[in-house]
Amino acid sequence: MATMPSHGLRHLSTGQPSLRKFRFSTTVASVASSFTEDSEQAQPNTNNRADINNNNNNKPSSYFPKRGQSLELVCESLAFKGKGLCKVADTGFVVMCDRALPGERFIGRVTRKKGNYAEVTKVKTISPHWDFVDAPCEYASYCGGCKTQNLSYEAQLRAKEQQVRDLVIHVGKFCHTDLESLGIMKPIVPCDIQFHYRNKMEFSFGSQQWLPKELITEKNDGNKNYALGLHAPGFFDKILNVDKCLLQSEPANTVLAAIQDCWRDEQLGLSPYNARSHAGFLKHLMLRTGRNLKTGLPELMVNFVTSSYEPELLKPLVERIKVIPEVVSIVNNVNTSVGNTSVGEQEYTLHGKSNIVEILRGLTFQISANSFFQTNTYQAEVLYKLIEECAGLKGDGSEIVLDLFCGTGTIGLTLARRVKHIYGYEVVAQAISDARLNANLNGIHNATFIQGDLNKIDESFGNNFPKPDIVISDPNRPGMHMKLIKFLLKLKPQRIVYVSCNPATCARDLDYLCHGVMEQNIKGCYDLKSLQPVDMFPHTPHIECVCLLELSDHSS
Ligand SMILES: C[S@@+](CC[C@H](N)C(=O)[O-])C[C@H]1O[C@@H](n2cnc3c(N)ncnc32)[C@H](O)[C@@H]1O
Repeated sequence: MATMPSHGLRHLSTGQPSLRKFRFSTTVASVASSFTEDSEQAQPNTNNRADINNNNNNKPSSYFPKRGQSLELVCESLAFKGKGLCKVADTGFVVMCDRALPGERFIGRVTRKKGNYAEVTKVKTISPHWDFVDAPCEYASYCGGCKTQNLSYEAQLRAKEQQVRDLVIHVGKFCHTDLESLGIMKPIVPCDIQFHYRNKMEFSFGSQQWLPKELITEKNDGNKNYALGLHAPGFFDKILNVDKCLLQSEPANTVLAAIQDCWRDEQLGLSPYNARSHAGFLKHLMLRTGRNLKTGLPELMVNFVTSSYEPELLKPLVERIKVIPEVVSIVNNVNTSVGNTSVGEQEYTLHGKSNIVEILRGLTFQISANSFFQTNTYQAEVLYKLIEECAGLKGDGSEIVLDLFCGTGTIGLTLARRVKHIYGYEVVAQAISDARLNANLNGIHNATFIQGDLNKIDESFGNNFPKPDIVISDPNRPGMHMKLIKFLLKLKPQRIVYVSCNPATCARDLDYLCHGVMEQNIKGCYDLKSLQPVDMFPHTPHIECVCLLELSDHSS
């Protein structure tokens, strides 16, 4: 499976309150609203003013470019998934282009029509973007992971902050003046470490190597049926072969290079898994970096995901990498399904330990091959500190905290020593076991972790825990289900700390909690006190936000 988490509004799934369709005044908002509609819109217009081949006049309101049409465009800003947002000259019509960066003038070809905007691919740059820097990674211009490596880091931060601001104004319906004058909107927190920050990378083995057209003759090493690397953007079966990734730790790159150096040797009889025919042995290589508790130095877990259990076949690879000093754990997840997931039905330890550990906010967390852990440990410290500040705990051990979407319990556990009790809810059973294990590991006895689907809560939800003083909610990309929004509006905890990895669904949920849900005659009862974007993943489009909501004075 591809390694980089892909964020975006595409993940607004059914059952979630969808982004409502407003007539937004800005382009960001108009595109945000249309991510819920996948239908193609309006008949393509053949007479397009911006068409570089056909410059006839056209009414802006009925304008829609044709598929295959070429347009001369200037990228205005970065929007969802780091796509460049452009407007077609004279019409205001919005097009989105992957890898177009602010200020760049280019020729784009229309590939897809989506709702009220179109997607284009870049054919040729006419003049480059502002804030250009050389990308240190050789794959940066075509790997799906780092899309903005050649935009200066300051410009990346500006673009992310602006995206959050636009969404909270146009989707969340908060007033721009209030956000600024009341100091609600905080400047984005940069990540001090901009490379080698990921503690987990998942590479895929594949039988089809992918290269961008322009590099096929230059780079092809004749081994195009054997690839180990990242999924080519948009392909489930084609792999961009990579020898190193600048987002993972140095020892992880040493392991990747050692495996790349030997796994193709025909004598070893190793075959990459073919995602189409479902034949082949090696599926994924997952590298996780933790820490040695005594020395503080990095320790590595190497996880081979294979389609069957054949330890003899893996032995030469194990022998090769177990001598790398940082490698303390080599495991094999056996996944016999035709799907592309890396979680095995069976896990075997081939060398050393079956897990590694990491320290976060002074606590020790045990990480196994498939357990969830924040992927940027350094910035998770920063994020969790902000969460703790927002929670505003009295520290006298009197408060109850409800930790929704708790994963392996990390947020709740880092707060546990200052509160009366933590109640954590999470859908993944394994994560709940890990959370309980982590509580024991750290001698924490005032935390209860419960497995449950927060999209399926009923009237009885809330009977199993006392009324919380503070709720932490850290949902995944689709945000909170309407059932959970209604529950919180009825429960009325004094304070909600909303942690989000998708600013669009975050803006929507803030709107519901603060302004209510008009269509359902539900009143909001919270004030947004602060909205803090945090950059957890430099060079990628992902944005984290920590929001503080307090019960309004007029809420009763
Ligand atoms: C962004 S992660 C947050 C994890 C944790 N708070 C942390 O900081 O490590 C979101 C978590 O929500 C869980 N989740 C997703 N959908 C859920 C649902 N419907 N009900 C309960 N938990 C869910 C995921 O399994 C994941 O662990």
